[in-house]
Amino acid sequence: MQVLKFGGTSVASAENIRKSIAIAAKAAAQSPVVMVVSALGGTTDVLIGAGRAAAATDAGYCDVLAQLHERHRAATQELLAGAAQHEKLAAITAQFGEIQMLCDGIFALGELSNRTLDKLMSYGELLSSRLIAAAAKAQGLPAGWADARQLIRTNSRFGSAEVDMAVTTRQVADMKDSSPAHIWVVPGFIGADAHGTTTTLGRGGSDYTAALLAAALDAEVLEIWTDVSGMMTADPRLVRSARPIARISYQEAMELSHFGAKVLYPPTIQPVMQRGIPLWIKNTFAPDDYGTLVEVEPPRTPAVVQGISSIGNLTLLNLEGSGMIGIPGFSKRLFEALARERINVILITQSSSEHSICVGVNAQDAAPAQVAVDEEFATEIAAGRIEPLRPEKELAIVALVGENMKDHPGISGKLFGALGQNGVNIRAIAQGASEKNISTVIRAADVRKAINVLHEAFFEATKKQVNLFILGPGNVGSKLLEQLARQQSHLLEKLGLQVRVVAIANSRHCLVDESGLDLTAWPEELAQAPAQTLEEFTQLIISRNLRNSIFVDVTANPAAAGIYANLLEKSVAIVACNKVAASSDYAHYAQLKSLAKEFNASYLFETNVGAALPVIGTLNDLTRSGDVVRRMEAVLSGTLNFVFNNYDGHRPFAEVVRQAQAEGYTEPDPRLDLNGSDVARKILILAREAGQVMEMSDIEIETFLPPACLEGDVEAFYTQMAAHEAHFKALYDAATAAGKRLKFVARYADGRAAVGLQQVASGHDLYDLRGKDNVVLFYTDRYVDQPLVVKGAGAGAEVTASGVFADIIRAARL
Ligand SMILES: NC(=O)C1=CN([C@@H]2O[C@H](COP(=O)(O)OP(=O)(O)OC[C@H]3O[C@@H](n4cnc5c(N)ncnc54)[C@H](O)[C@@H]3O)[C@@H](O)[C@H]2O)C=CC1
Ligand SMILES: N[C@@H](CC=O)C(=O)O
Repeated sequence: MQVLKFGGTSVASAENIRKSIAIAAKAAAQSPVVMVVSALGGTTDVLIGAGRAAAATDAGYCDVLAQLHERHRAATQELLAGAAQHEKLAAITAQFGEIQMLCDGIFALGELSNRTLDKLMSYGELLSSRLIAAAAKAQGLPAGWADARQLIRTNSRFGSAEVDMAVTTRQVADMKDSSPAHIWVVPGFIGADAHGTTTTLGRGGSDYTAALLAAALDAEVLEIWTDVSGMMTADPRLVRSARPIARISYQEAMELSHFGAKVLYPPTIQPVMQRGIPLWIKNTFAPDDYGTLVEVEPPRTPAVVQGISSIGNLTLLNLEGSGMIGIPGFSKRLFEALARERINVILITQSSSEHSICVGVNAQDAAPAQVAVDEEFATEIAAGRIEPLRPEKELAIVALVGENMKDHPGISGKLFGALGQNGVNIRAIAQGASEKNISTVIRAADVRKAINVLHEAFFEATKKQVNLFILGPGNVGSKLLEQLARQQSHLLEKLGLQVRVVAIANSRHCLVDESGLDLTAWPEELAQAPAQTLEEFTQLIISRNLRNSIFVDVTANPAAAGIYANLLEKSVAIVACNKVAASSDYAHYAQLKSLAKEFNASYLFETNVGAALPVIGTLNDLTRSGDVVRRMEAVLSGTLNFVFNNYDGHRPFAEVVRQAQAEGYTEPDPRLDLNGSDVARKILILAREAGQVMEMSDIEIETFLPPACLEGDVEAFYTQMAAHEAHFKALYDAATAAGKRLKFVARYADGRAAVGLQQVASGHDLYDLRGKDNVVLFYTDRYVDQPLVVKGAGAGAEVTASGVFADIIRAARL
């Protein structure tokens, strides 16, 4: 004997019903089949809606019922022909007549009791099961219909009746003996009490009906046919990469279904588990898929965690007070008070200090729970020994489930680490001693992110999704986007990183696509995209709340640097080639560093000094390993090095500067390069990274520009440089006459730093520096006579973009 249950989607239309019958017929070739069916998908909700409308004296229920009638007629006309069709249509019309009368009664009374609602809802399964039995017979199958109300005996708790298993088993045995059918079609969800009054088993109860019948018949197998290919590692609506679990134990299936894996109604497992009947979850629309086999002892696999589930709509109730410590009976009174109100406790935690007990309940139970508990402890509250109950709302449980978690260290560590790195705050934790389930209570708004992060951590060791928000696709930014587009498959294959650019914004427009922007079409799309302020962009990043989010600042904008703190506090990593933040006042720089630590988010700005050269990384390696930087000598301006390497007194100085700008070496405002302030902020950043508390005002800047060049705008700057050509020629000639080269040098020693133009003699480390190169000489306790040297291209959009790219990868792999 086999029991096959077909859910609402599996019988939602004539076509689906045919598929379900075909599956049952195939099974029946092996042994007799009990086919438990739900109502045609959506029918129960329609019936409830009609009943509630009638109770609210809204006559709209008549139209709703007429539409439902029509749906059943249409399915009948497709499934049956000739006399069978006429007979069934007449029967359906008669049943809709009964439903109409019932609703008219509800309308007249203006009241809908649970008992009447059960009666009303039962029509859904009665209609579908009779139709399916008739359709199976019409196909020549040896099918018969059996009334679940004569099989499933319950008490009279309408709405979620409890089953009398002994009577049910007897009734099922009688029916089995008396029925000649090889395929019985039975309505799910419904039963009857001792007076024969119709009851229901709770939403999802058709699964339960099937499990009860399987247990009563001691069936070989219970198959739950649904619209997904088994129980998944996570809710596929939340996690795209969720996959079916092939084999799982009853305990694990129970935990997962209890915690939200809606593919199985939780009470279903108990009856079959008691008899060791295998339970198979299969997909009606992909019957060849393996599905999930729930059994006593599935084969052991290396998977420690089998699935991740969640339940939302949770409120935590915290009972707290010094009066609880060491006094027995508080928990008992708390749970009794909740039980009196029939409030189901979903999760319990108690601190070992016994100072507080925390329970999780359904949000709708929170208000009555609060009243009940505050009443129970009224005396202690009045005496100040206990605080009034404190509800915390808008929470959810996310749970890891797996029998192998037992005795397997490191699972909780990995769970907390993964959530912590993504700024998901854990409000409470519960883990039973059985270690089959580790439950965390988090903000409901974090559920999607948390489940995805955990799915990646436990099921996708080979893939991590990273979400980028890029501000300022100018010279550097657009090169970065090109590089990202080119390297996407490399990142996935070699580093297991699925890098998605979720948003690109400039000062005018913002382009967003949570599933990842097309990195070839973005320039045209951005031009058409809506406007957005920086504040809105910040809110976008925060509100999307995506896992592994990185804000990439490729602007030179001070306001952009102003949003880092806000983002770090939400565990969004920052990668910046914008130097404003790291060279702003020390307090701000230090705050960002400490926020990054506190919220486990990277704040990376390697390109702030020497573009993609490993300058800050090298310095960090030196200091982290205990070395002390005593002195630094450096050429840190690609622009100035290029200018002094290319200026020879023949081509005007201003023209060479224009070329540096055209080649993408200068700042968006080239005056910052020429007046020395870009170099000053770089040496400031290096001094800070070396451990020095310094401000910009501590750096001596010796400018070589005539003051007139710094008055007015950028065009005036170029005009003035042209007008002062003789000044630049004189600088050049003096150096050449001395057999030296001009270098704009940054020096740091003993907590003091200065930048300025120098004539550098041949043989000096800074002398032979080509093109737009930078060089940094580190003199430390370990590098005393000969410095540690970092040298190479120090400006240019392509190399800078590659440095930003490298920082993105560092942040992603944290
Ligand atoms: N060019 C180079 O060699 C290097 C550049 N950098 C840094 O890279 C950054 C970018 O430089 P470039 O790409 O050359 O500049 P750019 O001027 O070409 O690009 C900057 C982009 O930022 C956008 N932007 C400005 N303010 C904005 C705001 N408030 N909101 C949104 N977008 C805004 C602009 O629309 C533009 O698209 C600068 O901070 C520079 O210091 C760092 C190392 C080397
Ligand atoms: N404008 C800068 C670019 C890198 O920071 C330079 O010229 O070095």
